[in-house]
Amino acid sequence: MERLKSAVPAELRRAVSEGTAGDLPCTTSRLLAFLDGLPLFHQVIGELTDPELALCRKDKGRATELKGRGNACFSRREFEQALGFYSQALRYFPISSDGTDRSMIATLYINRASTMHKLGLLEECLRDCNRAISVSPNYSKAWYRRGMVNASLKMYSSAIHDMEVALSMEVTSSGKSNIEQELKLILEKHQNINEVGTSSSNFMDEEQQCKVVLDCISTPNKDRGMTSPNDISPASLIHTEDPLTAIIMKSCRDTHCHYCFSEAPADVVFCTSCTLPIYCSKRCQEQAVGEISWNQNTCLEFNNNAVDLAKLSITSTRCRTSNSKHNAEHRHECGGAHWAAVLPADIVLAGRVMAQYIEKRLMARKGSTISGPNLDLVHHYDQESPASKFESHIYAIVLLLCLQNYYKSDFSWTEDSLSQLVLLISQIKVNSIAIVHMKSMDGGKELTVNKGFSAYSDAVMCSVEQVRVAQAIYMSGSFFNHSCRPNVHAYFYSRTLFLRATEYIKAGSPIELSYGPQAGEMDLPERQKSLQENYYFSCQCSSCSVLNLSDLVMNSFYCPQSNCLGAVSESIYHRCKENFVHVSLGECHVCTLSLPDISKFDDDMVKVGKLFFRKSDAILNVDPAFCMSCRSQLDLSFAAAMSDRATSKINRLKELTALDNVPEVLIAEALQSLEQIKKLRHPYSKALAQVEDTIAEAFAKVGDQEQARKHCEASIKILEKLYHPNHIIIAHELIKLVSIDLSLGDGASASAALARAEAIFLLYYGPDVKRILPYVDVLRRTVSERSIGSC
Ligand SMILES: C[S@@+](CC[C@H](N)C(=O)[O-])C[C@H]1O[C@@H](n2cnc3c(N)ncnc32)[C@H](O)[C@@H]1O
Repeated sequence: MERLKSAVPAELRRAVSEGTAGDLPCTTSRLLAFLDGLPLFHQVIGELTDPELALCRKDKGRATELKGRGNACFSRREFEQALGFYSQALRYFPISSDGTDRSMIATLYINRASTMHKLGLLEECLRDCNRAISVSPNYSKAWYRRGMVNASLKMYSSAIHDMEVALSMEVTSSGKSNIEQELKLILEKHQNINEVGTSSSNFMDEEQQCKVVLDCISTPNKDRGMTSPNDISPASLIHTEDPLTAIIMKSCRDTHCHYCFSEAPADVVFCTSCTLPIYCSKRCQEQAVGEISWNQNTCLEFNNNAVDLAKLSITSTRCRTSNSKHNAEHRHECGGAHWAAVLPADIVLAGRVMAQYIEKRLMARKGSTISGPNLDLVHHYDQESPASKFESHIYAIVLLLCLQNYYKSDFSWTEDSLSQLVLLISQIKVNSIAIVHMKSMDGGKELTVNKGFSAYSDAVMCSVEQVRVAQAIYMSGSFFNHSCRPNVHAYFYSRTLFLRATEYIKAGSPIELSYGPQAGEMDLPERQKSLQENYYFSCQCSSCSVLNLSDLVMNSFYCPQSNCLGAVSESIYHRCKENFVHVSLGECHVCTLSLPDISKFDDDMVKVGKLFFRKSDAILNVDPAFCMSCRSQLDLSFAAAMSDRATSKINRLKELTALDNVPEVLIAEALQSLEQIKKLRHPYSKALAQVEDTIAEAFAKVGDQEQARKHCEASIKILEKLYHPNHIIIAHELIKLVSIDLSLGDGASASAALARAEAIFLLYYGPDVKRILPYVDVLRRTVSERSIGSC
């Protein structure tokens, strides 16, 4: 793509880069005319769309080699590695429409099933056996393996049935005698033990009904925004929505399902036509590629419940259906071409929106000339940088030709389509939402309630990791504006967006979420910069219009005068007569804040910024490096350098703690660094909270729970200054404290901290806390067991 960009002559590049949205018909057609005459451009399109050149094409030779490597690992009892090789072999194995390779596919499923059986992955093993039987119903080994796993699952009737079928199909005498022996053992067990059902891990979806009425209204300075004609109580679910379309993050491609974005299980299934996506189940696979059409001639004879599974494995190379009810996102990108793997996520999202639009029109027989989807979403094309405008042009042209390559004569476009596509890319930039999953949600309780260093104790330290798994467009979700102090919380289950009120919202008030920058998380200049760069607006939410403690202290330094709690900042604060405070950073004016209601601000705020609140000082400048309370001066660059040096040692400790390798000498060093940072950074600074938290985790890992508790509590105290008391970040930190208290056998403190954390989680997740943060339930059970135990 870079070569393509540099081939564009300077004059044309300038016209494209400096044009406005109104110029798009002209700039897109000029660029298209130039590229069309450029052999390099046709070469690029060819490389992106030709299945023979695709990086993600199927490859029988490679699949066979991977199978061999899997077999070698299996015979050496290296089951984890064998599992990986068999999965890769399934990924690369081409599936022919005439079903000639059925036995190889069935063998691969059974080899993987046997490996998973060895690893104790019973449900996964059972699913692969079903797949193998549906592909090759006369395959004795598949029935045998299913019989064995059913026996492990204590499903003895099914196990006996499977073994009997295996026996009837087995041709070798040694094979027969092996099956007979196993069958005998299963029959004995069946007589002795009552049969139990499978341990279904399926979560029954709670019926979630949003009863809140929402209105999209026009606002004075934010375009449209959301509100409600009724009061909304805290913790109410106000909105749920599935995305128009979504795309997995590159970093999650090999670990998460490309449809529901959950962490993929061991028996992952693959796209039938290319090697790119992976799915956690047949259901997700079908949602992503549409119902797979298959050649009736390849129909095999098998029992009813195998029919669905067979559809999965036997397919024509083109997985196209015209009557799919849902939007099959991956379908048009499939068939061996790999543009979807190479182009940036925003561009692939635009391609998916376009494809959806094209297919709807084709189905409605509205003619094949397509302009564009023209979504009712804002864009800021005119404010984008010249480089971004130029890039959007190039990508729009490339994308349109990739789509043309798939739809062929079904789809013709005009120059208007290109302008629409450039605007669509612009809309996606400011309206797409990152789908974030909690690691615990995908990986189960074990991943979240991490066992500490077993060499030291059975210490447990709970921590949650947020994983950004995908990027998506939610049509109604896009109408919610941003606030750095939001009153709703957004979270995701699978690909569904949930919005819940975290506080009481009065009828008619704006309902706003956070686009990322939040008060307490970033300071004022950082938030303003991020929102301006990514969303093209200057924020004037409550946190960005009134002077507040969090912004004053979060990145500040400590006043050199002992006993003074004033903050020393890198910004200039200029208070004018009208009680406004102008904030600048370097040469740049950041924003203007009003003084808070003097009767309401707390003691800390006065101590930090005493000068601002002195009535007599109507006009005043607090310069960088001067204390906001007593005007003492600090050598800011020296303090920053010292603080950075100390922080880098703490970061090293953090890395090693994550790797479960905590040398005690590093903790001692970290404690020295903490003392240095305490002398430099303001006592309520974010850096200090992070240092306390890192040291708490390290102590918990080495089993010194007393020290872990001390530092965890110190971290919470600072967070309470930076965020409001019901902020979710405090709940996550409290959960760490609960696990430390439990390790110390202090059930009463654990119970109090857990109650506080649960009250906060309830505001953010309501009853969904059970499925989003399953470890909270685990902790609750442990806390109540300990409380009963100590009675
Ligand atoms: C996802 S859209 C939100 C809905 C949008 N207001 C509309 O009319 O469709 C994001 C855009 O809304 C505007 N916006 C969102 N929050 C804002 C805020 N706090 N202040 C000013 N503009 C805001 C900005 O133009 C931003 O790029």
